[in-house]
Amino acid sequence: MGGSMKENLVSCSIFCLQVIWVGLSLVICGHFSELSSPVTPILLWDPLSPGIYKAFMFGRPSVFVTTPETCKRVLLDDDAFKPGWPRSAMELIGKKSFIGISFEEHKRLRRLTASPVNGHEALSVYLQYIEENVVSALKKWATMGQIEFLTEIRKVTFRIIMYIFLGSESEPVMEALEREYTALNYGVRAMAINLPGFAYHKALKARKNLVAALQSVVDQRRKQRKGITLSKKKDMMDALMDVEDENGRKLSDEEIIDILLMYLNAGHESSGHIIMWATIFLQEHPEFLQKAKEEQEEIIKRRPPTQKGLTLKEVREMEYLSKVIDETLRMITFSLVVFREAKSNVNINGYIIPKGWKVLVWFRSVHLDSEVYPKPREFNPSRWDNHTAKAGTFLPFGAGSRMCPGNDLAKLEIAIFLHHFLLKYELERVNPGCSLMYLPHSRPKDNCLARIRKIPCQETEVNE
Ligand code: HEM
Repeated sequence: MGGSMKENLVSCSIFCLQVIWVGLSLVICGHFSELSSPVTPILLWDPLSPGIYKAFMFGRPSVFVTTPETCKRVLLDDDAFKPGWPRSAMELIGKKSFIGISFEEHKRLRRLTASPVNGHEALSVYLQYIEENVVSALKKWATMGQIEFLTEIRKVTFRIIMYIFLGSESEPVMEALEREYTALNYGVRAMAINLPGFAYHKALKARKNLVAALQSVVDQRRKQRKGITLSKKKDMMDALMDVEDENGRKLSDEEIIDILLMYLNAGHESSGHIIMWATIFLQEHPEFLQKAKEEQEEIIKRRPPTQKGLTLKEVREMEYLSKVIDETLRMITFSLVVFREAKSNVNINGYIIPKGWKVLVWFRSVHLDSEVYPKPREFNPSRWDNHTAKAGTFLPFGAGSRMCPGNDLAKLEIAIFLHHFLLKYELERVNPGCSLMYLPHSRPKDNCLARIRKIPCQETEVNE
């Protein structure tokens, strides 16, 4: 009974999404990049076997997988599946980004680019920079009156990812670039209507501007490197310029730019949204906020008086905060779906997914499954007290060879922000009941218009 209700809910939400998508696709089929494929009968939705649904999307028959087992199966099987993003999204993210290159090329470039943002040593390098930026942003916001919290926090996460990948840029340049990314992201999940006024059209323009900006950074760096032996520490740009394949071929500007464009995007939107949601959830639940705050105060009390700022060890000791972060990641499921394509006919749960079909891995239904997470729509960090997530049931960062390489960095940024927020500040939303937007990502319509206030009379003084 519970199972069939759940199936109905999933079918229903897929159906609604499809009605919107298919309806619009038909109206603008000339502009929807993949509707040029042979006309296939449009099937609105069709449950095939538990957790597998068939639909017609992006001009192709598509399959949704919605259970931990089926999602895990698709994500872990690189022999059977490859990335399958709609062509319109690929135009925006980049044909030479990770979603457009060959399996081998992906493996090589992923190894090169993921190591600088993973592991103890790499994260220790960035901790201080992240903390300084968080502390100064909170101080500034507290003097600013009403702010769009999401817009502001995105600027901070963007500055951090720019620093990691490119060294720093001036504030106005960074703000301009971040605005272009906002437009780009609206387009990635919008209908591909390339007409003035439509999100996709604006996103194509934003991509052009971003490519031009990154091209000038590449040009400048190539000039700087000419004839100079680098004594300064190599950043990601240097690493991408130096890397060679087994035949000694270096990356072209186009390849470097698409990889940077993808990383700078993936590396700030997501953490910005999750920081906003974790702050909102805590502020809405005083009991959880109090518990999280006490843990942070304990950390400060234990700290030697000479120590300034957080250490990685302290961040790793934030047990309760880590549950708050996991619960936010679960509730929000920032990447609600990722796209794959069947490389050959694949049998899943007795159903054959034919070669060439799109497969949509629907994380959201996994995270809101009441059999795995009782009362799934309630924010409750304590649910993680005795819960060990079984394989496939917790996928905020995906799984397999394409699992998010920035997961540790993202969690570090979120923890550092919440640490300083909890110790000294509070959030007062202007429209607490504001309705939500779901595309491109879940957020309050007003971008969380709020005041950040400094709490008076703090017992615990933090050395900054
Ligand atoms: C809360 C924050 C984040 C969330 C929820 C998140 C989520 C995800 C998910 C679900 C994927 C898997 C996509 C797939 O399977 O096709 C992914 C991939 C990726 N993420 Fe993140 N991410 C976050 C933060 C970051 C950060 C900080 C970075 C930058 C360092 C980053 C860079 C990437 C890249 C480059 C990929 C593509 C990986 C590949 O195809 O091999 N992400 N992310």
